[in-house]
Amino acid sequence: MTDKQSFVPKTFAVIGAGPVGCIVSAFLAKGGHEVVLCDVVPDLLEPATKRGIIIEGAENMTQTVSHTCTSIDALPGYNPDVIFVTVKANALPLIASAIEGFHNKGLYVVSWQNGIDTELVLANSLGREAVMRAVVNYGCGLAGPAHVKIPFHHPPHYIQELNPESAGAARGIAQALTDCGLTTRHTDNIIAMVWRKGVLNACMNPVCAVTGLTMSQAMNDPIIFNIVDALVKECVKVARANEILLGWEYYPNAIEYMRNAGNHKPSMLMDIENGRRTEIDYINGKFVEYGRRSGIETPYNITLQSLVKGLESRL
Ligand SMILES: NC(=O)C1=CN([C@@H]2O[C@H](COP(=O)(O)OP(=O)(O)OC[C@H]3O[C@@H](n4cnc5c(N)ncnc54)[C@H](OP(=O)(O)O)[C@@H]3O)[C@@H](O)[C@H]2O)C=CC1
Ligand SMILES: CC(C)(CO)C(=O)C(=O)O
Repeated sequence: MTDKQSFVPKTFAVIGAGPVGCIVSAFLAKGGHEVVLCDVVPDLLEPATKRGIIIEGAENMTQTVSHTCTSIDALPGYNPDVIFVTVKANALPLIASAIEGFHNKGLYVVSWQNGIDTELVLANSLGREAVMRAVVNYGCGLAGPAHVKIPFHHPPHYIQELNPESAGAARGIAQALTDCGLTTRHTDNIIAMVWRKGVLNACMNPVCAVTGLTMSQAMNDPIIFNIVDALVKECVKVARANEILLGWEYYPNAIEYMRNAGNHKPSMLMDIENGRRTEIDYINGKFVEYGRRSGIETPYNITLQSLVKGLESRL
């Protein structure tokens, strides 16, 4: 491996031109990096190299990227130093095996996603040395192709390598993102951070997906709030039983975060509205799985997972 303490990535690939991928792409390109944005839906990509990606809300910019492509198989042609994976977690096994087709030593792959254990799916195919896990702290949605609304942005974002050998590379990626305005910190505690975000997703995403409510509507409805509250408590129990340290102040902070998210539609609600499968198995499904392993009952998570699966069965 090269000297990873001085890893300075220059060329980035971003897989997924949804709102999350568009934001990373636009920031990296604004910072002067070569960026290739990849999505299976050509219409989503069209404006990215011409008009530019528009971001509006907590951040505001219009920024073109260097290239786009509609297949992961085309990515080696751009020789990326780092690939950001910004697709829904349920697409990961396919993505991992597509990257495996051309992956070589020194190419890093970042799971810039929600969900518990997403990094392990990538590492199963690519090896732990290549994979980084991130926690993303913004909320966003597409207003149109390459047109993103970002109602809230709470930097920093966090990143950590899976193999300590790659710590320098993870620091280099964090620095590149920070220099572009997407402030990202290297951490030694990513699993706890993933779970902290995972609890918020387990509460908001399925509840809003099932009810059609935005985050603030759900939090302000006393009946729905009771379900959210029970979910937070159940998820915290599962985390504790699995020795994941969420922190002393976790419960009030989580409630405050959800209350302050405004009229954001969580990504799972957008999936249901757009007739797409969701990442429920990597969110509530993981609390059910880890609950079973540690003898904690998870009736709220099981119910929400089943209801979302019921909605998916109509697709
Ligand atoms: N939206 C939000 O506010 C936030 C989302 N996140 C997380 O970030 C991740 C991405 O979210 P988001 O941007 O909303 O996701 P989207 O589903 O909106 O965007 C992902 C895009 O990737 C495409 N895609 C799927 N498979 C492939 C493939 N094999 N090759 C190329 N493109 C592919 C999808 O196409 P298709 O739809 O046809 O499958 C879709 O256009 C998720 O894990 C989400 O939970 C994190 C923080 C906030
Ligand atoms: C709801 C939110 C913004 C954070 O909980 C999110 O991560 C999502 O929409 O998937």
